[in-house]
Amino acid sequence: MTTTPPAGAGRSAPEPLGEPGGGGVPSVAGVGRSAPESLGEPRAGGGVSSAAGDSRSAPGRDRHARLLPGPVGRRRADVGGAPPRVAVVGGGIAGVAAAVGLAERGVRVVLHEREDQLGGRVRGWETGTGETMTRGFHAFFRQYYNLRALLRRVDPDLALLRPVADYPLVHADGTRESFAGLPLTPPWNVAGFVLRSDTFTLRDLTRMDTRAATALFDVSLPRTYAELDTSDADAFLRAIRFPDTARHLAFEVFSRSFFAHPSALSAAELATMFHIYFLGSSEGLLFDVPRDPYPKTIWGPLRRYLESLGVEVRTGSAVDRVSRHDGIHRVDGEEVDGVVLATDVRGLRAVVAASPDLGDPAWRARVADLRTAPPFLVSRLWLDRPARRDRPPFLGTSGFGLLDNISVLDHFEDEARAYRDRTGGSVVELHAYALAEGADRDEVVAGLVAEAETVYPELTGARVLQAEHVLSDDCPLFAPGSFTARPTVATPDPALVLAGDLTRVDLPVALMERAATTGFLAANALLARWGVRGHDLWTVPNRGRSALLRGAARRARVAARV
Ligand SMILES: Cc1cc2nc3c(=O)[nH]c(=O)nc-3n(C[C@H](O)[C@H](O)[C@H](O)COP(=O)(O)OP(=O)(O)OC[C@H]3O[C@@H](n4cnc5c(N)ncnc54)[C@H](O)[C@@H]3O)c2cc1C
Repeated sequence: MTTTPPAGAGRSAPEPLGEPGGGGVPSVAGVGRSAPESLGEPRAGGGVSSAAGDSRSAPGRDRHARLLPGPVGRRRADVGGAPPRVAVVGGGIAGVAAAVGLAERGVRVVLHEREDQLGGRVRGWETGTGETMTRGFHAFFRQYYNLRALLRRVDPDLALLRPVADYPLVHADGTRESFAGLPLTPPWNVAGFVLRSDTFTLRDLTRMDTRAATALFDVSLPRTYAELDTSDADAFLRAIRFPDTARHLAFEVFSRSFFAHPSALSAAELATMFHIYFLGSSEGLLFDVPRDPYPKTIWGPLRRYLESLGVEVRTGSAVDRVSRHDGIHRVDGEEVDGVVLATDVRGLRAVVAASPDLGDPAWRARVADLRTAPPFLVSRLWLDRPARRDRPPFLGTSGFGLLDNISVLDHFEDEARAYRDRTGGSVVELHAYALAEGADRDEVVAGLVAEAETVYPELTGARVLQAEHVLSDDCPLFAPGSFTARPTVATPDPALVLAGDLTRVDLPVALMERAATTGFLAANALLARWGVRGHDLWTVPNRGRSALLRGAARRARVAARV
């Protein structure tokens, strides 16, 4: 691929694109338990119950999905007196979920977002040529029950999402894996994978330390963190003699999706991820993607929804500090009854450091200790040449110096497809995670492009008509040993709650789903305080699915202690 000055690629009306061919209740501190009440949440097959809610049927295809009832209380906060006022700081998934959860119960909310757009790490913006740049490809898994419930507020049938037909992984040495066509339900999905896999054979299985490996089949939070958090993902996989080829392919792809090398990632986080996406859920490993850029499909509609609920959405509004005197909180000089801090790691550390009246010393130290993962680069390239039509929407890569994945946007996004139809080109996005501190952007881009050309040779020599890059380091690091100290939704101050994917929550949720779940949990915590009913949530089961394997894991734990 060769770069030429940006071309003004005007936008034409998008045409519809066919589906691509190609255990017990958790201890979530500060969150009240309750009797049943249901919100208009997700249901299998695109159904949705009313916002008032009369159904608690499973949110997806997994009958074992776990309901977490919201706190009980009166229906709304704004009957019989002035409603409480809440400042939500941060307008990513977590902050928007919190604002929605509060405003739907009549709370008066001001949502402060530092950037000009909502969405945080899933936001996007117009580039000046008619094309949209976003923070990068995101996979919307079917077990993201609470995120999907948020999206259903503006799109009850989730028509904004389209399924990807496959999600292949390829290693630089040529080995490949694919997740298409596997049974959906554990353990058959694992059996199907092993029987078909080139990188994980039945012989490999017999060589593994199956006793230690049973930990993967009996994930339950927070116990799994207590057992595995001190180990790193790489060491854990070596200890259980996980086959090298599979470790280098599948696990490296997954752990780098947390923006860290496996040696810098907690083994507990890896085991939890394995549970959420594979062993603990029967929603399958395939995912959906938005049909059009995030501002159009997600953030525009959600902003309008928030405003229809009376939320004051202030974008371009960074909050520097939160003051607290005589029990009264002020944000931006305005008195509020509750505060949700739903920022990223740096935002939270900065706000707390500048707000000496918040929390207590131990909590402030836990916030100060939060770390970000190494930098990553997202490069989106508008090319003058198409990618082969059989290229998957998303390909995970491993064993390359830089390249972690390639997506071909015109194979799933309407806006990119319109670009392709207009120009005969393609829109390709390359990601590189866990970069060295201070990595030079242009050097990384050049390296990424060269690697991408070896994977998709038809792009060699293509001219880059427009390029947009995001080099950032705003993802939380889930380092070994960091779980216990991670701040929770509840804080020492009952009027102050946290949300976001940086937050400790003793539930099997990760990344975007952790953001959405903690956002609703933060709203629930404040609603419970005011005696107002909260929102039901769902997660994948918080235990291994097979009684046999759970028993084996328990015996292995006992033996390890002896
Ligand atoms: C390249 C990339 C790919 C990813 N792919 C996936 C994927 O495939 N699947 C998946 O599940 N997850 C994925 N993720 C992770 C996902 O994006 C995050 O888990 C999720 O978006 C976090 O949401 P959040 O609301 O917790 O935080 P954020 O999105 O970071 O939102 C925090 C917001 O707070 C704002 N803020 C900070 N400080 C202040 C302040 N002082 N005042 C006001 N506002 C402030 C920020 O501007 C930001 O908008 C990916 C992330 C990246 C970067």
